[in-house]
Amino acid sequence: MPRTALILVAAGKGERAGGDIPKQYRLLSGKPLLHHTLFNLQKAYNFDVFCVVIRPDDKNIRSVLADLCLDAKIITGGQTRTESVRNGLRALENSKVDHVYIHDAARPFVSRKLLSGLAKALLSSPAAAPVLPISDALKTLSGEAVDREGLRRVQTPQAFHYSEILQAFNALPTDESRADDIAVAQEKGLAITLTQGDERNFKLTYPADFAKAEQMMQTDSYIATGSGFDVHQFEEGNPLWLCGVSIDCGFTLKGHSDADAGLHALTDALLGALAYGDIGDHFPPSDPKWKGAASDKFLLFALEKMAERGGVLQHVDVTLICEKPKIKPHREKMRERIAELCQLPLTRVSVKATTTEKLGFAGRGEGLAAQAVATVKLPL
Ligand SMILES: Nc1ccn([C@@H]2O[C@H](COP(=O)(O)OP(=O)(O)OP(=O)(O)O)[C@@H](O)[C@H]2O)c(=O)n1
Ligand SMILES: C[C@](O)(CO)[C@H](O)COP(=O)(O)O
Repeated sequence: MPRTALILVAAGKGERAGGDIPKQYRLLSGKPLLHHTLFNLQKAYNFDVFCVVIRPDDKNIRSVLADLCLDAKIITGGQTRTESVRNGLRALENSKVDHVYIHDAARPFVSRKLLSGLAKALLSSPAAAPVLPISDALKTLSGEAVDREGLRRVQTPQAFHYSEILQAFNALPTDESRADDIAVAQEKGLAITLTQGDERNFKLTYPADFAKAEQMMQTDSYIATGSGFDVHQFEEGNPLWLCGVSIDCGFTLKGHSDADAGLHALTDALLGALAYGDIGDHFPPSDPKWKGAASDKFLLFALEKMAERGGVLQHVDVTLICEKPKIKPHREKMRERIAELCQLPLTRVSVKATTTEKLGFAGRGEGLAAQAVATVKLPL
């Protein structure tokens, strides 16, 4: 198997797209455009090395990579796309790479099919690029008809045998740029294989492209609602942990971990939305490893699984059912802690409390119950 690298160029200004920030960081479906592109690339192909080429003032790349649990080389780009690609290619010189795929951060809808077409082409060709036919009539600005039969629109990723494309970029005068990477390859005499492009793999260039991409993401995703429920008995001790907050009330909750019923219910709600079992499957009470464990670990595990599936948490709602302790004095702190753990704005985190009118185990003050609902947007 050839050792394969991906260079993602994300060092542009995004001027044609408008807005206050470079387009690669504009939010689509709650995540930066760059996140979606990297997520889809990870899903579509098993690259050995990732290299992301960024602007010198980029402060956000590390959090995007952390969110995706992706280890990538981070390289600074140049004034033109060509210069950015060259910097990426040179950064791979010691990575023992056979093949390299060069992709625009601005094309989030890259697919497995498109990438496997390129991989197949590289078996017999040093360079390959996906193309599409033109369906509109073509005219020059003076109105003369242009024959569209021999013309194609070229997309990225464009894929190459690494040493050959590196030589081609090294041979190009440093102050010159080209529209794409196959143009550089052609100048060096490399044969190009054209593969099947994909209409969905369009480049977000103008403001209206963001509305179109948002709509495509809506139809490519579904909303999952998960619910969770947990009960713990009171016992002697102090403090009591609830929704990630320590309450100094002179009694505590009995359990194998810290017995935080609020976070347990929330963890189960998230796992429910992912249809990924329950907290007991992943953290069995029989395992001494979890004795006294802080329950934020369990919640962070479920959040990580959600991120791996490309999920985006929309909202959580926790209800605590107890006569004691009084929840109201701690409620805002609980919301803040959950918001922090889930990286949600406070307006998307609800914590409520109720009694059971002295009925049942909660009414008798023997313990408390918690239930939670989590709403998650997931790719189809
Ligand atoms: N100096 C540059 C210019 C562009 N790009 C990247 O090349 C891709 C395709 O370029 P384009 O759509 O033209 O992006 P921008 O240059 O950012 O857009 P604009 O020309 O509107 O400013 C983008 O992912 C962009 O970030 C880059 O890495 N370095
Ligand atoms: C590389 C490219 O996406 C291939 O279609 C395109 O040439 C980039 O052009 P831009 O003017 O930098 O957007």
